[in-house]
Formats: sequence, C-alpha cells, structure tokens
Amino acid sequence: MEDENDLDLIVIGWGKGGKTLAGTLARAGQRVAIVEASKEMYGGTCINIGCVPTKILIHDAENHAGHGFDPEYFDTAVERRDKLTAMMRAKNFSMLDTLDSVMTITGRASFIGPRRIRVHAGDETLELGAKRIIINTGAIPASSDLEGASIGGRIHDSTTLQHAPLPKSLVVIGGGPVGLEFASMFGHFGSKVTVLDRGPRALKNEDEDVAAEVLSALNDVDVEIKVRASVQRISQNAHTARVYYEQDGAPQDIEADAVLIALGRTPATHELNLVAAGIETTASGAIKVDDHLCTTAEGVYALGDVNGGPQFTYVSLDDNRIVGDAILGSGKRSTADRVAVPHTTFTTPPLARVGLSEQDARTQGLSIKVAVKKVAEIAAMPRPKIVGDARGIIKFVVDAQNDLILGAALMHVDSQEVINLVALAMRQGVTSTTLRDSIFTHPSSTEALNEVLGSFAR
Ligand SMILES: Cc1cc2nc3c(=O)[nH]c(=O)nc-3n(C[C@H](O)[C@H](O)[C@H](O)COP(=O)(O)OP(=O)(O)OC[C@H]3O[C@@H](n4cnc5c(N)ncnc54)[C@H](O)[C@@H]3O)c2cc1C
Ligand SMILES: NC(=O)c1ccc[n+]([C@@H]2O[C@H](COP(=O)([O-])OP(=O)(O)OC[C@H]3O[C@@H](n4cnc5c(N)ncnc54)[C@H](O)[C@@H]3O)[C@@H](O)[C@H]2O)c1
Repeated sequence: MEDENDLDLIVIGWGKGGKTLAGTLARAGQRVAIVEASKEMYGGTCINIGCVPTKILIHDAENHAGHGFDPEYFDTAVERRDKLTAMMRAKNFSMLDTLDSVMTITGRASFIGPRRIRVHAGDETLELGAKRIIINTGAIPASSDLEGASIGGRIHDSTTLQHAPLPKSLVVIGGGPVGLEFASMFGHFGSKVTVLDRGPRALKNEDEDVAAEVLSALNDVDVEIKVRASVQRISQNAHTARVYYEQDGAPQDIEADAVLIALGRTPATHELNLVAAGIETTASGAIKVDDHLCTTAEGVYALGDVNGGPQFTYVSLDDNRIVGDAILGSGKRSTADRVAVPHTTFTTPPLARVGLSEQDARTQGLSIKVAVKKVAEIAAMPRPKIVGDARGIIKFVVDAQNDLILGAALMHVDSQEVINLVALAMRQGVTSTTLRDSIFTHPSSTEALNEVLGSFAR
C-alpha cells in the first residue's frame, strides 16, 4: 500500500463499534482494512473476555447456588464458555473476512503519520494509509502500583481469573461492576468471597434501599463486603496470597487462594504512537473526541472504551452509528443526543439502572415522587416467584410536576430486559401513568410496572 488514499477506511481494533462500521462501509462499496492485535480477540473484549464469557459463567453459577464448592461443575461451565466464545469469535471473523472489500490483518497497529499506520505481525511489518481511520482499541485493566499487585500467580485481573482453577477463597479488590459480578459469580460457585472497596459504602452511587437489596443477595452466597478498606500491599507464595489493608485506620489482612484486582479499565492507547498523527488524549488517558467522535486529527475517529465514554458494548455500538451517520448519512447524530442510557450489573438477581437515583434527584433539588416496592410484595408480578427467586426491589423516581420518569432501579430476575422498556419510555417522553396503564403480557416481570407505578409513597 503506497498511496495514503489506497484504502477508504482502516479500523484499528476489532471492537463492537469498529467491526460493525467496517462491515457497513464495506457493504457500501468502500475498501476497508481491520487490524486486530490477537487472533484470540476477533470480535473484541465483549465476546472473548468481557460480557459474554462472564455471563455464561454467571448463568451456570446461578444454577449451582446452594450446591457448595465443586471444581468439576466449574470446569464444565468453563468448557461451555470456551465452546460458545470460540464459535462467536469464528463467526465474528468470517463476517468480515468473507467480504471482498475487507482486508483482515492480525497484528499490532501504531501510527507513523497522519492517517498512516504500521502493523507488526510477527516478523512482518506492513504500512497502510486510508482516507479515514477508526481507533477502536478498547480498554485494559487499570494497573495498580500497590506492592505485590502485578498480575501473575495468584493475583488476577478479570481476564486471567476466568482461566484459573476455581478458588476456594477469593479476595476482590474493587467493588465496581467487575468486582461485584465476579464476587456474586464465585459466591454461587461456592467460593468464599471477600470484596474490599475504599468507598464510603458499597454501591455508593445507588440509593441505600437499592444497595441494601443487592448486598442482601450477595450475602445469600456468603459474599462479604468491606468498605473504607484501603489496600496497602499484597503478598503471595506457592500456597496462598495475603492482602494487607487498612480499615478505618486499623491494619488488617486476609488470606485467599486468589486475588482479583478490579480497579477500573484504562483506555488502550499505549502502543498507538498517537503523537505521530497529532491525536491528543485527555488527562485520564482517553483519546480526546468531540460530540461526533472526531479526534484532534482530521479523518480519525475514536469509538468505544478508548474515547473515555461509558464502558459498555452497546455504547461502542452507538458510537458506530454516530460515525456511520457522519460518513454515510446526515452527520446529525452525536453523543449529545443520547438520552436515558441504561446499564445492568449482573449480580444475582441483576441490578438494572437508568437515569437518576432518588439521592441524585434530591441533591439536584428536583420536585419528585417516588414509587418503591420489594419484589416479594408485588402481587401483580408472579414471574419471579415462578422462577423461584422473588428477591429484589423496584424503584421509580418521577417528576412530580409533569409525571415524566427521571430514573429507575430494577433489581429482580429479568430486570436486564425490563430496563430497556423503561429507558425507551424515558426517551419518548411516556409518562409514568401511561406506563402504569399499559398492557403487558402475563406472567412477565414487566407487569410489575402496572402495580409499582400506582403506588407513589413519597
Ligand atoms: C469482565 C468484563 C465484563 C463486562 N461486562 C459487560 C456487560 O455485561 N455489558 C456491557 O455492555 N459491557 C460489559 N463490559 C464492558 C465491554 O466489554 C466494553 O465496554 C466493550 O467491549 C468495549 O468495546 P470496544 O468497542 O471499545 O473495544 P473492544 O471490544 O475492547 O476491542 C478492542 C480491540 O482492540 C484490540 N487492540 C488493542 N490495541 C490494538 C492495537 N494496537 N492494534 C490492533 N488491535 C488492538 C484488542 O485486542 C481488542 O480486541 C465488560 C467488561 C469486562 C472486562
Ligand atoms: N454489566 C456490565 O455492564 C459491566 C460489567 C463489568 C464491567 N463493565 C464495565 O467495565 C468498567 C470497569 O469496571 P470496574 O469494576 O473494573 O471499574 P470501576 O471503576 O467501575 O470500579 C472500581 C471500584 O474500585 C474501587 N477502588 C478504586 N481504587 C481502589 C483501591 N485502591 N482500593 C479499593 N478499592 C478501590 C472504586 O471505589 C470502585 O468501586 C465499568 O466502568 C463498566 O462500564 C460493565
């Protein structure tokens, strides 16, 4: 490839947004190259080491609740995960590789100039240029400068722990979504789990009544959460690991078979040589983008985790829509038009959230009404009882003046589905009364809205 305009598009990284855009533009007749660092990562984080493999294990762990520590059962779940992720990886690869106008390249890309990259693939080096470049390199586990916290042996990040033997005891450092999902999952598999978080309380961004329900469910599988816990150092030997921390000023330590470090994920920019292309980063290391996901270099866009936005697969997918619209459409889409983006943390039952919590709304001085009910007390919601798990809570925060939904916290079986309906209602300006009076199938979890939205307590 000699001429910088040889290609129409280069995508660096096989993430959700980039692979989708590569396919769309190739089908529209553009000449596209997609570069992925590892053949184990075709399809990106989500299907290989993120959402999908963890949810497979979480599902199988849920089916094992109450059956104790059972490495054989765990190994069977791991086998199922490996089969499914291998199938998805192959499918992801062939979806692009079979398109005539797409060149798939396995190697590590870095910039050598504006809209020009070099790819190292084993002993081979390739230089490519294009009219447009998409950076979609995702994020990597945040490293910790704590003594003894390098990944290896008994110290894990979310990727290595998925490939380790089932630990009898596990210490999780960090009580964010990664930390809590792994804690809940290993608790269900029968491991003794302790979570250490430095925050003032667990799930500090959630209302206390909602957080209490999640904690109670974690407690059901013997997960202990220690807050205000500041980890000082970690040590390990052939038999065990030990985490030294301070809680409320008092030194403590805890022993475990394995330690998971889950302190966030950092945009993957370290090997991109962004300076060569005039691409700037923010103070937190993300690629600087505007509302249309343009970087500071003309013709270069950043999609997904690497641009510092919310770290969710479906946000990367929406990033693809914005850039797709800029290239093929009206250019009107932007991150500024995103409303009510929901998210779900897959503890068991899952906690699904959208919009404001009650504490957020009160801090903002909004005039609100709040409807809240424990799932076990919702008569018109037999579905959780049918599937044998009636734990949880449903909470709505509604504007007292115009009846519009400002936020919701749903913690119950199926909440990862119901939240999408609530988010759509928020986006479309559907009032809580309309949602309350809607026809929903029966028996479903959605029909809880008929009852909960008719019971504003405060
Ligand atoms: C354990 C875990 C569970 C998660 N669960 C969920 C969930 O349930 N739901 C959800 O929505 N989100 C979840 N996430 C977050 C979600 O996985 C990410 O937000 C999403 O995958 C990010 O996608 P992306 O498009 O930014 O790129 P990614 O999918 O991260 O892809 C980036 C790709 O770029 C490649 N790459 C990096 N550098 C280079 C280079 N120099 N050259 C070539 N290739 C390169 C990488 O190998 C990688 O394949 C989870 C994350 C983790 C870690
Ligand atoms: N279901 C999902 O959608 C899902 C699941 C997993 C991950 N993710 C994505 O992955 C991203 C990364 O998740 P994460 O949980 O790794 O990071 P996070 O930043 O969300 O949480 C990190 C936690 O670690 C705590 N912490 C930070 N430093 C600490 C220290 N020194 N000692 C003790 N505690 C400390 C913080 O208080 C915080 O609670 C999330 O932002 C999320 O978007 C999504």
